[in-house]
Amino acid sequence: MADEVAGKAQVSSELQLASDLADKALDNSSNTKEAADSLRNGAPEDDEVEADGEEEDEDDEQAAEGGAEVGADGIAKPKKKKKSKKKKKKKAVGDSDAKAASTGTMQKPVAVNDIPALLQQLALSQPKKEGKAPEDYKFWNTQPVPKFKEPNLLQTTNGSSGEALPEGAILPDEVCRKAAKPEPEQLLGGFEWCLVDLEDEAELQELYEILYNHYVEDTDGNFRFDYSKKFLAWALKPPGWKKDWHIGVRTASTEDGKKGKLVAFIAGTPATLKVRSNTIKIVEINFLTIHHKLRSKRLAPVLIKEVTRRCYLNGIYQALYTAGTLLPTPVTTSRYYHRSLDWQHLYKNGFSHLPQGGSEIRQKYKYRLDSQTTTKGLRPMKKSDLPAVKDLLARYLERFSIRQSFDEAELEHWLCSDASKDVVWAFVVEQDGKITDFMSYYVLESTVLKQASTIRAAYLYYYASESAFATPGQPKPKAAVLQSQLQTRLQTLMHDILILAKKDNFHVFNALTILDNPLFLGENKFEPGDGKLHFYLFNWRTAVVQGGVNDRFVVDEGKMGGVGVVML
Ligand SMILES: CCCCCCCCCCCCCC(=O)SCCNC(=O)CCNC(=O)[C@H](O)C(C)(C)COP(=O)(O)OP(=O)(O)OC[C@H]1O[C@@H](n2cnc3c(N)ncnc32)[C@H](O)[C@@H]1OP(=O)(O)O
Repeated sequence: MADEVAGKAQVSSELQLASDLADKALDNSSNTKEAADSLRNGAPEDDEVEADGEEEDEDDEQAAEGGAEVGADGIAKPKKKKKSKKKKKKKAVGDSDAKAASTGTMQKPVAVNDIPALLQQLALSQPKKEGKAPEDYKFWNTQPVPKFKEPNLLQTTNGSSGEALPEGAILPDEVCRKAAKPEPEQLLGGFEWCLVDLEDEAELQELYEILYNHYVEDTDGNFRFDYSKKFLAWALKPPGWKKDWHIGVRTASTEDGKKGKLVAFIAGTPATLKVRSNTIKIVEINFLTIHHKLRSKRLAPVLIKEVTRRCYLNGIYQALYTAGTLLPTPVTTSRYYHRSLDWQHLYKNGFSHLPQGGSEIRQKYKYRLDSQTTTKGLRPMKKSDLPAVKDLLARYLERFSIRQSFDEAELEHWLCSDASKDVVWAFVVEQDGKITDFMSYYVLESTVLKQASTIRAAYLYYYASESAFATPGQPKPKAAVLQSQLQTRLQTLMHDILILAKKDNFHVFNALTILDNPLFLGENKFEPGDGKLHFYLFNWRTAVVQGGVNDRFVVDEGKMGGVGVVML
């Protein structure tokens, strides 16, 4: 099938090159002090900035005097001569930094008899160049991440290469420790660092608002993630969480001591990651966001360096993060698939399309679901299931090259705590007193930007099944037999989870091509979406892993076994 995104990525990468040139000029003319003043004074359009960023221009055009500027590495440098304002307009295009565009639409379907459209999609399905030229990653080229096309990255898990760089840390711990300065990164004039106190309702609300107004959008600017306050408190406060890693940037406080406006954010949460045979204490980085008016001013590198500094100071030298944007260098890439639960709602809101020659009735019929689940022993998970679920999940995830390791307290937090209530739905299958299967999903709404509407999406979270394993005491079946047994089981379980989500008024059920998802996506009528998700490791080199898709970016059962970690 075609990959619409690949085509768009190509266009935006060309525009990106043009806008990068404009950026260079802009960097010289940015008046951050005025931007800060404008933001602090609550410019009226502040929370109504259009997805295309157009409203940024007027404000930015007023930029004139003073303020520092930052280089590609985010280091503040003395201000240079200002340049023409006109160039700025170019940047808004192709600025979409969508994490995964999982907020995005389903790929437009094409009728079989529509030959030109089919040919067009076929052309789009050929891999296209994404991102920009390697040398243009001015910041990332200074960071301890693998370069594009390093010998080790060309290997598959089974591949061998005499030149392969060794698996492991890129920078030794000692080097990181010494690199961590005691004082924070230098910020642009008119702004200051803050910690966002998620225990404080007002600050949680501020975080909610900046994300609601400025976080990830799909490539067309039609949808934006709407992470609820409850979700944020859950996602950002797992056991061992650190306030020190909830980093914000505010406009400078006023003379009367009033707090400035929150204009940027980045968060880290602690986790234990297993990469092949290594177990690493890491930080998961998420929720990087910058107010639309402060985009393209090299603030992201400053935020990233600041969170890195704070992690190094805490003895954490590796990180895991995901993004829709291509950076050096993904350890894998996966794709979003969507299963309509309320097709009519998705269609009305521009998320789903009517296939050529199709009818609304036929579409609704296609996605109808039974009202009752069929799996015997399926019930909501209870706290008392935790030891069994922990054991099952740990064995299940061991089958993947990159997987998260949970202790019981972490699993309780993520699956059945006060924090997870109304955010996560977790179920088990109990047969003869034994937990044989477990599955879960979380809620994440998206704002429909042009229609004042919302899409209530369920995202597949962790799951596990005894069907992946041989029956104890019996001869071990061949791998293909085990996979087929697992496939049958997962198809039924996922059919049931769709029924449960539908009953809970979700409009769509989303899943990536990670875990064992390729085994059931097609059978359960998931359709490919526009969004892709790149997985990255910071300061850790390992050979690329499978992302569940083939060279044409289509879900593929032969490409599983790579990713066993779900990022929020
Ligand atoms: C050991 C501890 C380590 C901890 C750190 C681990 C690393 C964590 C890394 C962060 C993981 C975050 C995970 C998530 O949360 S992914 C979600 C990202 N957020 C959004 O998409 C929300 C909407 N977009 C925005 O708010 C802005 O566009 C962002 C903030 C994304 C960029 O702001 P802006 O558009 O104003 O750009 P700039 O002028 O300041 O800076 C330009 C530089 O930034 C590089 N860039 C662009 N997008 C991303 C991105 N998503 N990850 C990493 N880098 C990114 C870009 O290639 C360029 O560098 P280079 O090309 O010149 O080299």
